[in-house]
Amino acid sequence: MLEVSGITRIFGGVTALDDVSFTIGQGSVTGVIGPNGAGKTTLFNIITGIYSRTSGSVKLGGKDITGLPPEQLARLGMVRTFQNIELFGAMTVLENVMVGLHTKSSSGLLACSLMMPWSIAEERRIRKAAMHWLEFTGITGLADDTAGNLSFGNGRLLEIARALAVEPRIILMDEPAAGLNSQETLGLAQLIGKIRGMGITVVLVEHDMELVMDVCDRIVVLNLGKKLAEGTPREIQENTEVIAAYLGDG
Ligand SMILES: Nc1ncnc2c1ncn2[C@@H]1O[C@H](COP(=O)(O)OP(=O)(O)OP(=O)(O)O)[C@@H](O)[C@H]1O
Repeated sequence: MLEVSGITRIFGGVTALDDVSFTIGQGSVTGVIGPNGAGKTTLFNIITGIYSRTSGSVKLGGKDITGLPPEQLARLGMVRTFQNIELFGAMTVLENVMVGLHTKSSSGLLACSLMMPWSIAEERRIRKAAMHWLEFTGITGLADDTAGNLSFGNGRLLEIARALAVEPRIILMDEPAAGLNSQETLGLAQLIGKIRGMGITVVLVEHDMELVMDVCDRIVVLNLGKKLAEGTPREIQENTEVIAAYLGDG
């Protein structure tokens, strides 16, 4: 469902990505791993329309999406989360999810905030949908808390809830376990399983190898901007080149 073909990105004199190609199957969980500076975040930024590529293409469900901006990608069913959590800190947890839903609603944010009669039912529907995603990610009890006061782990869950509210076909997560304690990481693994259970394709850049090996069906390994290997967790763990370049470090 996601086809990355020959992606190259040169920043000044630095080749961050060099002819990287792989395909991701519908409903699968894929990990993108590799040492610092391998090009993982650059790859995510190109797929999700934040950076342009020097050459190559990206297709989603057979449609060429190369270079489309994030809002358009969200409408096509692709969302992402960031390494540094990006939330509306002054809003409540519930409002953070509702904002994402308002962008899809027919009434729009202005009509809803003015409490126009036709928008009241819509507002109720959006509130209910947002509560569903808080429940799905296990943070219903925090609905009325200010997002800026959340712990790092709960902030991450909120970011995932907000992305899921768009009802994506594919979600890309950039280092979702970074900054989480081991209990929170276990919870994240379960949540990724639940997301996959809904038929949503998951792609994650991640350094936590236990999590990657646990949740991924397939792994793509990048090193110095090139694809070094691709395969099942077991194949990757046994690949001598991968061990030498990355896994061997500890
Ligand atoms: N905006 C930029 N301008 C110039 N060089 C960049 C830019 N973004 C990334 N690079 C370079 O591209 C290479 C790949 O970086 P990237 O952040 O994609 O690696 P990464 O695999 O995500 O690393 P990490 O695991 O540390 O997050 C690095 O050499 C980096 O310095």
